[in-house]
Formats: sequence, structure tokens, C-alpha cells
Amino acid sequence: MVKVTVCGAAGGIGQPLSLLLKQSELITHLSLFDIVNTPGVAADLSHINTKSKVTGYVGTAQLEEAIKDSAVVVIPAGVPRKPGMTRDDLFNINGGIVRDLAIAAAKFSPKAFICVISNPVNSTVPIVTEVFKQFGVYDPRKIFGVTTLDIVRASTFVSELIGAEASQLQVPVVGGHSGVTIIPLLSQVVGTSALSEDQIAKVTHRIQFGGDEVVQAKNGAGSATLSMAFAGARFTLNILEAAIRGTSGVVECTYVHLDADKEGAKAIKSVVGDDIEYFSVPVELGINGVQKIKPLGNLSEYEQKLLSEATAELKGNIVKGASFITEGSKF
Ligand SMILES: NC(=O)C1=CN([C@@H]2O[C@H](COP(=O)(O)OP(=O)(O)OC[C@H]3O[C@@H](n4cnc5c(N)ncnc54)[C@H](O)[C@@H]3O)[C@@H](O)[C@H]2O)C=CC1
Ligand SMILES: O=C([O-])CC(=O)C(=O)O
Repeated sequence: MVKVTVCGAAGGIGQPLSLLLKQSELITHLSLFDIVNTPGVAADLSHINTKSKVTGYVGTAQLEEAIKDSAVVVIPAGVPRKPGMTRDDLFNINGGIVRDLAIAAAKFSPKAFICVISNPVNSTVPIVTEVFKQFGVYDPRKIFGVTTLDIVRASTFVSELIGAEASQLQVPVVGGHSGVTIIPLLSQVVGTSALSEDQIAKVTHRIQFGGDEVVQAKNGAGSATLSMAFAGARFTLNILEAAIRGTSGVVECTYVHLDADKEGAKAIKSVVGDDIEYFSVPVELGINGVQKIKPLGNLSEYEQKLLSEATAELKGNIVKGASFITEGSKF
């Protein structure tokens, strides 16, 4: 049985993400959890003639049944931004939501891969880590912040500039998932050497603040949902491809604790500093999640500058998330 649970499944991301996951042959049970509306979403999806069984659960009383024995738990639960807000402004409400879902996952599905979409990702991933530590079930190879949308956006925006096929263009994006902590490594992309410094700076800024572009266009009705569902499905299916089907060479940039591969992390820390605990890095996925943290590769002078601008904010976000559990919540 390969059970995947989506927490926040009735939401703007949750519904299209569940639809995309329903198409996978690798999933045998798609479990949908939310605090509202999941029976309807589950009934609707359950009529689609693909492999997985679909079940819906609503409210915390049904959370154990929803989450137990999952291979993967994907978390797009929580509130989205409105214009004028930062992702960090979501911390107080989403921190508590992610904490409670992490507690359920630690109790009822301690071996699952946890894919965190809820913002602020830079802080919500440390929240999950600290909860899993408190329950004695922590494995850093299995907890992921989903930053795939940054990579998807980068491929689209850069391909528009250099005339490449967007779906084929690999653009590494490392660091975190908010504004200046998002670090696209455009110098590593074939075809970008023809771009001027000004073009590089502009497209870098667009990748860093792509989320704001959608928040402004939606004008109070939320943030990216459809592109995030696409990115979240890609990431989840890549985890399953490596872990369930055993395919080797599956690489994605994702925000992880660098303890997930201490050997691989040495090369990262030599570039970003010893005191950075979490970073979005290129990861080779395997049967246990993170199999190998790959090096960042060469950074241009401009990318070095982006890195130095990212670290202070990232470190603050990490401490804020971790201390929400270690100094705040007791359970
Ligand atoms: N990692 C990334 O790249 C991205 C992250 N996001 C984040 O994803 C989150 C969700 O965004 P949307 O789907 O647009 O929001 P939404 O408001 O449309 O949906 C969120 C869903 O979560 C549910 N929910 C609330 N509390 C819950 C709980 N305790 N347990 C289970 N479900 C609960 C709500 O009922 C709702 O159905 C936001 O925090 C947003 O900032 C959004 C886009 C990209
Ligand atoms: O911008 C937001 O709040 C949602 C998000 O994380 C993104 O679209 O990258």
C-alpha cells in the first residue's frame, strides 16, 4: 500500500494538488484531510478512474485515521498571504497549524516523508523537525520544505529570456523560500552567459519575488495555488519515484536540515557558513529520502553577494521556527 495524505486538501493548493496526485500509478490510497469540505472533494475525486482509492476526513477528531500509515504526508494547510504581507506575517497562525499536523504525523505516521508547503517554509520546516525530535522519531532525511515552485518559476522566466524550452531548462535555486533568501544560480545555466548584468539582476529579482507577483494579481484572493499544485505534485511524485520505484538519479532542490547528509553538507557549509542548519540544496533522493546532498557548484560574484544577503534573514527564520517548539509549545 502506498498511502499519500494531503493536509489542507480542500484549499486552493490542496484541491488541484490532490487532482494531480490522483493521476499517479504509484499511489494506491489518496487520503484527504482538512478542517472543512473534504468529504465533497473526496467524493468528486473518487469518481476518477485511476488507481488510487480516495478517502476524505474532516476535523481533528478524524486526523489520526487520515494520517496513519502514510508513505508521504504533504502539508499545504494554513492561510495564504494578502497584498502587503510577508510570508513571515503568516508565522503565528500557520506555525500552530503545522505544529499540530506534525504532532499527528509523528504519532501515527512516524516513518512518512513530510513535505511542507505551508509558509513561512523557512520556519515551518524547523517546527516539524523539533516536533519529531520531541517524539523521538526524527530522521532529517525525511523532512522537506517544498521550494520546487522557485525552480519551476526560474525555468519559465529564464527560458523566456534565452529562448530555451522551459520544461527542459534546469535552473538550480538554493537558500530558502522568501524574498532575498531565494538564490537562483543562473551562472550555472547554459545560455545565460549572453545575458547582461542588468538582465541577470532583473530576472533574479523576479524569481525572488515571483510569489508577490501572484499575490498582487489575485488582489486579496490569496497567493499561488495552481502553479504550486503543479510544483508540489512534481516534488511528491519525485519522492515516490525514488523511494517506491527505486529510480536512481532523481535530483531536486529542497529545503532540508543539513544533517540529512553530514558528509555532503561539508561542501555546502564551506560556502554558506558552518552555522547555517537548513538550506535548500540540490538533493539526490533515494529509498530513505535524502540520499546525497550535492555541492552547490561554482557561484558567480553576484551569487556570492546574494548569498551574503540571504543568510541573516534565513538564520533568524530558522531560530524563530525551532524556538516556537523548544521554548513555546509543550505537548
Ligand atoms: N511553498 C510554497 O512555495 C508555497 C506555499 N504556499 C502556502 O501554502 C499555504 C496554503 O495556501 P492556499 O492553499 O492558497 O490556502 P487556502 O486558504 O486556499 O487553503 C488552505 C487550506 O488549509 C486548511 N486548513 C486550515 N487549518 C487546517 C488544519 N489545522 N488542518 C488541516 N487543514 C487546515 C483550510 O481549511 C484550507 O482549506 C499557505 O500557507 C501559503 O502561503 C503557497 C504557495 C507556494
Ligand atoms: O508568495 C506566497 O505567499 C506564496 C508562495 O510562497 C509563493 O508563491 O512562492
